Amino acid sequence: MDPPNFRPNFFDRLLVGLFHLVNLFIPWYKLPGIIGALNLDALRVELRQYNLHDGYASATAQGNTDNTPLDDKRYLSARNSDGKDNSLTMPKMGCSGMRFGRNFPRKYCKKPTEQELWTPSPRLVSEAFMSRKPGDFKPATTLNLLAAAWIQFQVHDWVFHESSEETYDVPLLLNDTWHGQMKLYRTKPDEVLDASDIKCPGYRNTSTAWWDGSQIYGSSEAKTSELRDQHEDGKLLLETRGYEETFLPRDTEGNPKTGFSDNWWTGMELLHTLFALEHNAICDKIREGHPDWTGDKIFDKARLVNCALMAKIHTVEWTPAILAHPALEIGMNTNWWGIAGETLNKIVGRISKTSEAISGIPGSTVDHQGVPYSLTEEFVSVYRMHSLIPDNIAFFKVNDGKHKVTIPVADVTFKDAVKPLKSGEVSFGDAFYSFCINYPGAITNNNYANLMRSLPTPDGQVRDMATVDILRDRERGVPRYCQFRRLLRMSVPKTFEELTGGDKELAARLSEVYNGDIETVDALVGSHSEPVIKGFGFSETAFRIFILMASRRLKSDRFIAGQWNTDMYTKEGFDWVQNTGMKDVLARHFPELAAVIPKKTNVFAPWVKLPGSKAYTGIETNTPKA
Ligand code: HEM
Repeated sequence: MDPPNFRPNFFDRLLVGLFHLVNLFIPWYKLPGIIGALNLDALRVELRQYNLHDGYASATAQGNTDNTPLDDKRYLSARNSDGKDNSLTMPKMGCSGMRFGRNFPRKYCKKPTEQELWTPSPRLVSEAFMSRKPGDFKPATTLNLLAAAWIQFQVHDWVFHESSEETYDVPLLLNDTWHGQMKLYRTKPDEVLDASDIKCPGYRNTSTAWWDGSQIYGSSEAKTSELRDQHEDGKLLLETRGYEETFLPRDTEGNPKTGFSDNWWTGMELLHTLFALEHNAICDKIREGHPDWTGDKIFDKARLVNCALMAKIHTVEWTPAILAHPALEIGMNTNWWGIAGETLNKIVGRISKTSEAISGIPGSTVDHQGVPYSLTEEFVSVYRMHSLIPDNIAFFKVNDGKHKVTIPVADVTFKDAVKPLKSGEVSFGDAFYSFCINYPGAITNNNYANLMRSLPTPDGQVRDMATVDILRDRERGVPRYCQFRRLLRMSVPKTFEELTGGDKELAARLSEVYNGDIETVDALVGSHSEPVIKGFGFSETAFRIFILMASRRLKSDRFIAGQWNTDMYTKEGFDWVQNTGMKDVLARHFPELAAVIPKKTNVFAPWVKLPGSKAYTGIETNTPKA
C-alpha cells in the first residue's frame, strides 16, 4: 500500500484499530446505530488516508497568491462563479477547468489499451445487464421521484467532463437492433503537463467542484451576470409574463436559461425553478436587514445562503433517504450538527471550535486532508445512477389527488420538459406532489429505461447511456470492480457467485459475458450485482466513495468549514440555512403543497397519497406485487 497522504491523530488511529478488530467479527452495518456511526467515522479516517489523490503530478497546478493574486476583494466574502479564491492559498483549486482528482493512486488508473477499452463489448454489457425489459420497471419503493431529480440536480452542480471532437465508433453486436452506427464523442483529455499524464491522462471538470450552486448560477462570472436581474435587488431572472406561474427564462430556441441546462427533463425544470425562487426569496429577506446594500452584495449573500441550504438538505435529508440505515442517519446529522445535535447547536452554536464530530463540519476549519480539493473520476462513476429514471411519470392534481395524465419521460426531456407545465395541464404544485408519489427506478441490474438506452440529445448524438456509462469508466481509467474494492480495502469476491451473494443465475450470466474472468467485471455492473445492505438504495462499494467525498465537499470549502458565521452569511441568512429544510422550501413557493407534505417522514420518501390518487393502479405509484 502507498504511504498515506493524511495523518490522523492519536484518537482516530485508536478508533481505526479498534474497529479493525470489531469488523473481523461483525460489519459496521450490523452494529447498533451509534456504534455503527463511529465505525463509519473510522472507515472515513482510512479513506482520507489512502483514497485521496490529486489529478495533477504536482500541487503547483493549483496556483498561488503570487501568480494568481486575488484581484477583486469582493471574493473574500463572496463565491466567485468560476470557483477561484475559495482557497486563498491555492486560488485555482476547485475552479472550473481544473482536473478531476482520483480516489486511487494514478498508477492504478491507467488509460486502457484498445483491447481493454472494448472487452467485453460495452454494448453487450448494456444489453445483458442494463436493459430494462418491457414491463419490467423495478421501482425503488423507499424513494420518490423527487429524490432522483435531486441527485441529478446536485451532480450538475459538481461535475461535467469536456467532450473531444474525436469520436468512437462503438462496435455493435451481431443482429444488433441499434439504428446505424453508434458514434460517441470521446472525453477530451487535458494537455500533457507531466510524463505521468501520458499513462494516466487528466480530464478537466467544466463545472466548479465546489458546492456552489453552479447548476443554477453558472460556472463563470459572465454566465452568472447573464442570469441576473438588472435591478439592484440581487435576484435571478424569472419569467412571469403570460402565465399564472413563474418560469425560468428561455433563450430564442426555447432552452432554459440557467447555470447548467444539459440533460434537461421535467425533474430539472422543477428543481431549478424552485431554487431560483428560493434565491429571490432570500434576497428579499436580506434586503429587509440591509436596505442600503448594493444588488451585488445582496446577490452574493443570497447565493451563499442558497448553496449552504442545498448542501444541508443533501446532507441531512436526501442522504438518509437513499441510505436508510440508523448509522447513516446519525452520521449525516453529525456531519452537519455534530454529536451535540441540532437543538444545542442552534441555541449555543459550536461547543467545540474545531471538532467536526462534536459540532459538525460547518465551521470546524478547512482541511484538505493533505491533497488539493477536487471531485474525482471515481466519484463521477458511482453517481452514474441512470437507472433512477422511470419509463413514465403519472401526474395528479394536488387539490383532490385525481389522476390527470401519465406521460412517457421521453416526452418531457430537453425543450419539452416544460410542456406539461406551460400547457396548463399541470401546475408546479401538481407536478411536485406527483413527483413525490411516483417511484424512481431502483439502482440495480437491468433497469435502464428504453429512453436512456436510445437517448437523442440536442448535440445530435443518440446515446445508449448504458453503453456510455461502461465506456466512460473504462476510458477514464476507473478500475474494474474487484480492483476498485481492493483499493478501498474491501473484501474481493473470488467467484461470481460470491459477488452476487449466491444469485446463481446472475453469476452464470456474469461469467458468460466476462468470459469467466471476475477481475474484468466493470465497477458499475459489479455494484449493481452485489447484495445491497438493508435500507440502502445503492451498493456498499459505491457508498465508500460517498462517505469520503460527501464530507470532503463540506470540509474543504472556506465558506462552509471556514467562515461559517453571521459575518459571512448575515444574521438573516445564517438563520435561514439553519432553520429551513426541503419541506419549508416547497411550502414557501407552492403553498398548495403544505397540506400534503408529510410532517414526520423524510421528504424524499414516497408521500402518503391523497385519497383521490389511490384509484390509479399504474406501476408508477404502486408497489408491484411480489
Ligand atoms: C432524464 C434524465 C437524464 C438524462 C437525459 C441524462 C443524460 C446524460 C448525458 C447525455 C450524459 C453525458 C454522457 C456522456 O458522457 O456522453 C450524462 C452524464 C451523467 N449523468 Fe445523466 N442523465 C439523466 C439523469 C441522471 C441522473 C438521475 C443521474 C444521477 C445522479 C445522472 C448522473 C450522471 C453522471 C454522474 C454523468 C457523468 C457526468 C460526467 O461525465 O462528468 N444522470 N447524463
